[in-house]
Amino acid sequence: GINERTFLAIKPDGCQRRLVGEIIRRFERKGFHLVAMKMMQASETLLKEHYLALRDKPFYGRLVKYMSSGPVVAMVWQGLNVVKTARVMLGETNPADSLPGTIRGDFCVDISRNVIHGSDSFESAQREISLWFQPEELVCWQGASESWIYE
Ligand SMILES: Nc1ncnc2c1ncn2[C@@H]1O[C@H](COP(=O)(O)OP(=O)(O)OP(=O)(O)O)[C@@H](O)[C@H]1O
Repeated sequence: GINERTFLAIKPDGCQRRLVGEIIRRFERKGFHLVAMKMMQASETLLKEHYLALRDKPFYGRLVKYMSSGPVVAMVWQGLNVVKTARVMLGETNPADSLPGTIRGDFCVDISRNVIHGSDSFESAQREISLWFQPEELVCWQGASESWIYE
């Protein structure tokens, strides 16, 4: 939709490698609106809930441990078709399948150190935003003045 929102999180490897500015820059230049952001140490409780759908995977325990091993930058971005477009900008889950020009295609090689998370559907985005943020942490971006993006 026109003003849909997605949840992105720069993972501990992305933060450690100083990729935060580069990643924000890509989404800003694309034309999306940053409506919430915080650097935080995510708890295992939060991460287990976040990755609930993967709880039967053999890498689940390692994934949760890794994601809680250092700070992450949690963000909400808003704009036209942002859920799908952000996934395209991220690349594939496995960096080896990610084209150059995507974040994972440009900045990583290892599936368990793939720099960034992005919601995979509108429903996941809504679930993840409410899991990671309080409603009052999101600013209200007024989509009515869409024209300034392209000036
Ligand atoms: N085979 C694997 N081995 C190790 N880690 C994996 C593997 N598959 C997935 N992961 C990790 O689990 C995360 C979530 O996996 P999922 O299948 O939901 O992929 P995704 O939706 O592309 O990733 P994300 O949710 O981080 O955007 C991946 O980003 C990756 O870090």
